[in-house]
Formats: sequence, structure tokens, C-alpha cells
Amino acid sequence: MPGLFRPRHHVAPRPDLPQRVGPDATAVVVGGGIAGVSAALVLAERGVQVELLEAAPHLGGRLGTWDRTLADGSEVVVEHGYHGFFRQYYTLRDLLRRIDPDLGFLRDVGGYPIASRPSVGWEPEDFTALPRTPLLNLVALVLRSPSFKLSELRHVNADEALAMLHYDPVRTYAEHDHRSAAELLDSLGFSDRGRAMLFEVFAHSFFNVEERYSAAEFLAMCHFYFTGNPEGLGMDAPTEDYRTALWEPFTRLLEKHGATVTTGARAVALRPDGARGWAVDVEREPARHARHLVVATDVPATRDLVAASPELVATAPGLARGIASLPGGEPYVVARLFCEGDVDPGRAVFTGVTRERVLDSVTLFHRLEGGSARWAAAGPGPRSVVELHSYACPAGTSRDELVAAMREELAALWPEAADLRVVDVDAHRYTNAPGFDPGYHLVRPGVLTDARGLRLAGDWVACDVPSALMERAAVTAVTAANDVLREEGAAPEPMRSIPPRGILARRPRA
Ligand SMILES: Cc1cc2nc3c(=O)[nH]c(=O)nc-3n(C[C@H](O)[C@H](O)[C@H](O)COP(=O)(O)OP(=O)(O)OC[C@H]3O[C@@H](n4cnc5c(N)ncnc54)[C@H](O)[C@@H]3O)c2cc1C
Repeated sequence: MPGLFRPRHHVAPRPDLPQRVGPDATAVVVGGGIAGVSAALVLAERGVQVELLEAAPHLGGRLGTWDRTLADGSEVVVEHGYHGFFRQYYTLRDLLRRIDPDLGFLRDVGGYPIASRPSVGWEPEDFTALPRTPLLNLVALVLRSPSFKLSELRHVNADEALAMLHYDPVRTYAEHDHRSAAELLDSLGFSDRGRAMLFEVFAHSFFNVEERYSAAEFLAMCHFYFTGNPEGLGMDAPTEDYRTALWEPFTRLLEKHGATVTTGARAVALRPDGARGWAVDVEREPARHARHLVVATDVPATRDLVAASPELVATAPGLARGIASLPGGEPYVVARLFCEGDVDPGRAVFTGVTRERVLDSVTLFHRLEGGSARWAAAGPGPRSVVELHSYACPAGTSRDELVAAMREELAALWPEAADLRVVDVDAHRYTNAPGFDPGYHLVRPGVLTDARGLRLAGDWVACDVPSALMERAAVTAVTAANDVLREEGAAPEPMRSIPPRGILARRPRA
């Protein structure tokens, strides 16, 4: 990998500082998704006495799992939905190596095509085979992809297109956060097919529609996943359900380091607690007290929690304003279909879908995950477990209408899917994804807040380090933990990332 694109430490190891904190450092972490578990783990490893409070009966948040008895009587574990673990998720992967040093629980899902229904007339296209090195990947895209014909390039607005290569965490937001990704895409001048195949699918996978998605955020994502990413577009996924692969091992590790993991514990208010630090009021349980507090809840929950905490609002008006104005993402639906029959053997494990009203992706779980494969193999004939996602649903449409529409769209995409006999469906509609509307960057709260000792972590928290989704949850969590360690006089947890700026961005003067 050329040096220019090599992952770099944005937090370097500090062997000169103590690795462990003193005996009386305490912390409460609210929220047990990736962000909360990551923060709690780093703190517990360094000797902080941590309690992790999670409202749900299980850890995981948007990677949570639950048991379900299917109509045929079989017991299965269902998850919140397919997740791609990309290879530039360096912080997340460093945390995952604590539970599995070789990351053996992840497998390469292989190529994943972007497809549209046959009547649109576009062959499915797989971008994962592009070279991994930035710039070479762009050149190969333009030379190889039928969606980006050389003859059409003269229509492309070069200044706008180069904004991806000029990505800078300060300048890009200053110049592009006021407008939407749709406006940026309109002005780029790519062909309809290029726009549909690459950009629309991409914008939706952040639970946003282009019209409501900041152009700056979109450019940051282009940098993180493509133009600045030396690891390529390949992704890995767990071979067992998330409870088995992630949450049980993380719970054991947290407890081994002395942390307390309390599920079914909903924080209802946060209060400054004088010299002691923070108090967390918990539904039907005694309040918790700690010197340090990490709030790692999702956007709607954080809004509710802050609104129910008048003493916090009085102490930290900046935080309160930022949280109150935070936009939410679009509603999304995940439907797992347990079917008799299977789709064609040549279908990819994961397929991104473009130009459908609701269907954004299809995952063949019986070809990916142990539990689903076992259920499929237990039938008298072929069976399949097909998961459908709609990442940015039309608002005001019910879960059942959306699931029915996704099933119709699947049959239009893959004609053989019309013959599947669905024996059970596990479907959910959620509204807890973060929004990245134009104009919000300046008011988006970061990890550190004007409430001393209270840090935020999660995939919605502002962060200069290139990251998104699960990796942003992990990066903000370790940043929050590092601030606690700094205050306790201990060395920070080292962190690596892809280059912070695009290849053409002006470097700050040394
Ligand atoms: C269908 C789907 C597909 C996705 N695909 C990908 C993908 O391919 N790649 C990728 O990188 N990311 C993907 N994501 C995004 C990823 O899931 C999130 O970015 C990540 O899980 C966010 O983690 P988090 O810890 O910030 O938030 P969450 O997981 O939302 O965790 C917040 C936790 O706080 C808890 N909580 C809320 N209120 C309280 C309270 N009052 N007291 C105590 N606890 C509380 C919640 O129960 C929850 O467990 C996907 C998400 C979904 C939904």
C-alpha cells in the first residue's frame, strides 16, 4: 500500500504515561450499542470502575438480536439487520480483535452487485473488483464501468467532481454543508445510470435521501469509502448471529475487566452531582453516581434524555441546544423472510438495489450466517432466509405496506423470487437512524460538551476523523474514553484512520 494512503495514527501510543488509572476512577456509560460497549471496554481495561446501562434486555442497539419462534415451530435468532464490516474500520476492528484476535468470525461476503429490475435495462454492476489504491480506483472506474463512459465525461462538472479529492474536514463542511447531496449530484453532470448505480444507492445506505442529506457529509462519505480509502470496497460479515459473534464475547470480556453490564436499565435523567461528578436516574432502580459519564444513546433517545434533565440543560446550554435541534434520519424497515424455495444459486450474498421505490438491498442470510443456514438445511426441500432492507422509506407508510412493496419489488428484480413461499416474516420499522441534513454541521455536538465530565459517543456525533456508521460509533467512543483517561492522567488508547484529507486537499502548514 503506497505510504500516502497508509493508515495513520491520529492518536499515537504514549508508553511514557501510566496505562492504568488510579483506584477511585468511576464511570457510567449509558447505551449498550457499539459506541457504549466500546467506551466501556476501553475504560474497564484501564482500571476505571465502569457500569454500562442498557435499556433493552440485550446489548447491541442497532446490531441487537432476539429469539423468535417461527410458524413451523423452529427457534431462531433474528438480528436488527445485515451489517457490512468494511476493512477501513480500523478502530472498530481493533476492538473486535479483543474478542477474536484473527477476526475469524468475519467472512468476506465477496462481490456485491448493484442491480435494478431488468426492465430498466442496466446490467448489474459490481464495484468491489476495482483496485484498492485511491486514484487508481477512480481511473479504473472511469475506464471499466458502463455507468461512467469516457464519452460522457465532457458533461461532468470537473470542479464539483474534484471536491471528492479535495475533501478536508473543515473546508468541505464550510463550503458544502449548506446544500444537499441532490444539488451536488445535479451539478456533477454524471449520466442517469452513473448517478443511480453509484451515488443514489450510496446515499441511501446512510438512511438518508439525497434531498435531505448534506453535500458535505456525502463528500466525507465518498472520501471515507472510496476516494481516500486504501482498503477497497470489499466487506466482511459475521458468520454467526451478532449475539454469538459479538455481544456474548464482549460481555464476558467486560466482566473479566471488572465492568458491570446492566441490561433492562433505562436512564431517565442525567444530573450534575457536585464534586462527585454525575448522577444518572434509572427507571425503577436506584440512581447511579460516577465521576465520568459517557452518553452513547441513539438520536431520539438522547433528545428525550436531555429534555428530561433540566439540571443538565441549565448547566450545559450548548449541549442542550445542539441535541434539541439534531435531525433524525428517514424511517427504515428490515424484513427477514423465511422461505420454502431458494433464489438462483448465482445470486450474490448481498445485492444493493437501485431505482426501486422502497427496496434498497437484499441479503441471502442462508448463504452467510450459520443459524440461517441450519434452518434452511433442516427443511424437506430447499429453503432460504432472505433479508430485505429499505434504508430511507417514504414517511407515513406503515411497516406492512412497506414489507409488501419490498416483496413485490424483489420479484420484479429477481423473477424467481415470485415463487418463494414465505412461511414467516420478522419485520420491523424504526425511526432511530441519525439525520445529516444540510446546515447542521456547525450545531452538531461533538464528543466533548459544555457539560464537564459528560461525553457523547455514537454514529451521529460530530467527528473530524474519517469515519461513518459503526466506525464512527467506535471512533467517538474511544475518543470519549480517551478524554476520561486524559483527565485521570493515563495514556490514551491509540487510534488509526485513513488519511484525514483527500489527495488534492491543501495540507495545513506545519
Ligand atoms: C438495518 C441496518 C443496517 C446497517 N448496516 C450497516 C453497515 O452495513 N455498516 C455499518 O457500518 N453500519 C451499518 N448500520 C449502522 C450501524 O448499525 C450503526 O451505525 C451503529 O450500530 C450505531 O451504534 P451506536 O452505539 O452509536 O448506536 P445504537 O446501536 O443505536 O446504540 C444505542 C443504545 O442506547 C440504548 N439506549 C437508548 N436509550 C437509552 C436509555 N435511556 N438508557 C439506556 N440505554 C438506552 C439503545 O437501546 C441502544 O442499545 C446499519 C444499521 C441498520 C439499522
